[in-house]
Amino acid sequence: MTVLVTGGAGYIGSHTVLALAEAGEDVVVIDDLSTGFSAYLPEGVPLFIGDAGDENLLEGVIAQHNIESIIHFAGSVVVPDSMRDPLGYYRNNFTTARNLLNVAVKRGIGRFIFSSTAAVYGNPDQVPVPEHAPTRPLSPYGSSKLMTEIMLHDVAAAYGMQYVTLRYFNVAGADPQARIGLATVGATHLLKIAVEAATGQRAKIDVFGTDYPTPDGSCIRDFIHVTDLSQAHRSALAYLRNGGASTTLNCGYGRGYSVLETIDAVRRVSGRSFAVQYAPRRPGDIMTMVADTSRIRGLLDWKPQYDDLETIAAHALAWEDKLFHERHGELRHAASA
Ligand SMILES: NC(=O)c1ccc[n+]([C@@H]2O[C@H](COP(=O)([O-])OP(=O)(O)OC[C@H]3O[C@@H](n4cnc5c(N)ncnc54)[C@H](O)[C@@H]3O)[C@@H](O)[C@H]2O)c1
Ligand SMILES: O=c1ccn([C@@H]2O[C@H](COP(=O)(O)OP(=O)(O)O[C@H]3O[C@H](CO)[C@@H](O)[C@H](O)[C@H]3O)[C@@H](O)[C@H]2O)c(=O)[nH]1
Repeated sequence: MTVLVTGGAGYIGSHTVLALAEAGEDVVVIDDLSTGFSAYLPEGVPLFIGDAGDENLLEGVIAQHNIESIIHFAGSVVVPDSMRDPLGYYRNNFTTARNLLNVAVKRGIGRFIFSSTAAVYGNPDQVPVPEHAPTRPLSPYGSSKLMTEIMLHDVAAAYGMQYVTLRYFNVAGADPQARIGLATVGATHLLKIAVEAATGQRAKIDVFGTDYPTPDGSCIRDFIHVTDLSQAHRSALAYLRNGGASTTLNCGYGRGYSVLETIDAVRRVSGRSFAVQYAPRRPGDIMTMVADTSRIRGLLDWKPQYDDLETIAAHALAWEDKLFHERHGELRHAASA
């Protein structure tokens, strides 16, 4: 009984693969390494380098391994990029999932966990936002995820598949032991940029929009620690194995912090100061996004351990320090070779 993880060499995927492997699960990964890193997979986890929408590759992997469930992380993830390249986002998020589901149905794989996003809601009428809120994505990224959610629902109804769609809110932090973390070069996530500033890799951080009708004028987000999120995937898998009905679940803590509060948390835990510059609003940004978490807490056996902004910031910082020294060392090494 093996779990196929697509995008398992990426940020959230690698933390989930680690959680699964530590729990004694058999895991295989398909990843094209477009933004992932093979070095972040635990020893002994087979990696097939290729496209998660390549049906021949999928057939080959399934023929070699006894796959019972699929966790589908592979995709393109940057909201502003999706505004510039919508067709690329519809291909890599929607078409890839369509091909993967096609093979899953043909091979009778009956359990599927899908990485969706709070971006499907757009600007919510109600905060915290429940799963039944209207879906009005503001970006092709959000639309491509919503289209995939709808397809998964239809496929499950037609072929008897069980699924859990997880709508992640803002994923942040790193493995508490700093074994893995977010390593994408040019990442756009707020906490990543703040810890890059705190480690001296950036001269400043821009705050995109300080004129929103929020208490301090900046946007508000619900940050979830990546290790807690990885455990939510294990819990979702257990739920499906126990015969749980297909469902869609918000993944957050249900508490919002403003962009300015988040930057302050990084300043506090790092004890380092860095320049903060007020900048215009970023197109496509949602103002306030906080999860109603009652459904996930009610349905899954999931107990978050790192529900604290300073802990998230501290883990992100410890990982960034390690990554910076590794990369810096590599550069020095290359220069002297
Ligand atoms: N990071 C967040 O805050 C966040 C929030 C909501 C949803 N998500 C979703 O979670 C999933 C994982 O995101 P992440 O933050 O870990 O990003 P990531 O870029 O680190 O991970 C994506 C992984 O998928 C791989 N990949 C991309 N396209 C592929 C393809 N066609 N075939 C095979 N591999 C492919 C990449 O190489 C990478 O390893 C994505 O589906 C993303 O949309 C992320
Ligand atoms: O240098 C920066 C970077 C970000 N922000 C702001 O910080 C907030 C959060 O931005 P970011 O970290 O880029 O995340 P989101 O745009 O909220 O999107 C994330 O969260 C979504 C779910 O809510 C996921 O779907 C996306 O993949 C993921 O990137 C927004 O108001 C940004 O304008 C800044 O002010 N300065």
